[in-house]
Amino acid sequence: MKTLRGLYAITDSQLLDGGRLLPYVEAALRGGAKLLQYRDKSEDAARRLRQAEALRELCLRHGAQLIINDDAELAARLGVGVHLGQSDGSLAAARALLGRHALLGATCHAQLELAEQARQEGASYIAFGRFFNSQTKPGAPAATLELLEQARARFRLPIVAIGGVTLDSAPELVARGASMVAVIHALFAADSAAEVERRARAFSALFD
Ligand SMILES: Cc1ncc(COP(=O)(O)OP(=O)(O)O)c(N)n1
Ligand SMILES: Cc1nc(C(=O)O)sc1CCOP(=O)(O)O
Ligand SMILES: [Mg+2]
Repeated sequence: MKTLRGLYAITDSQLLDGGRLLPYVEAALRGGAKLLQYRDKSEDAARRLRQAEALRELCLRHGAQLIINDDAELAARLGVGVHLGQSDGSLAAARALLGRHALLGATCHAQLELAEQARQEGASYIAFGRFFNSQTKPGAPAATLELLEQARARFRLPIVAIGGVTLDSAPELVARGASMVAVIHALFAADSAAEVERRARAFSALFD
């Protein structure tokens, strides 16, 4: 299995509308993103399947891994990973459905106990956040840099830091133990694919 370390890009259906999804994601992958999460809260199952298939192809071409947000069944259908939050269903059931090699991510907010439970249920990585003000998800519970250090000391699993991460704030997260930074706005709220690629390269360089 590939090491989980580096930039974790997450899509957003509002930021990436109007035909920008594929070119912007490809730019992030060219810039070195290692994981890509397809996060689309719409009920349009046909569109979700079509877009996720296209993203799987892009990830394959660029040596990245695709994760589906919330939907273990879609992940199983595509043979990719899944990220589950606290109200998105059982991690253990997703592990049973997807098999032992699939990537399985878990939202742990700011609670080490949730991370311990996720570890026991077979998570591949544990995600903490939000660390900073997030334009994408302003209401998410807040996590601290101290919590990140405690998690690093306690768990051997890769740790993902999420929530308002920018090129300015990411170095501190990496210094305190984040294996990956998960980013939406500071990566994809850009005027061009070239700018997304530049930002992705800068995030990726933090892990060299
Ligand atoms: C890497 C990563 N970490 C946390 C989340 C948040 O998941 P969740 O709490 O289920 O919230 P939604 O993303 O579903 O709104 C995530 N998606 N990815
Ligand atoms: C999807 C999500 N989950 C979070 C959590 O804290 O669990 S914060 C968040 C949004 C991340 O987007 P941005 O990089 O634009 O802040
Ligand atoms: Mg969720």
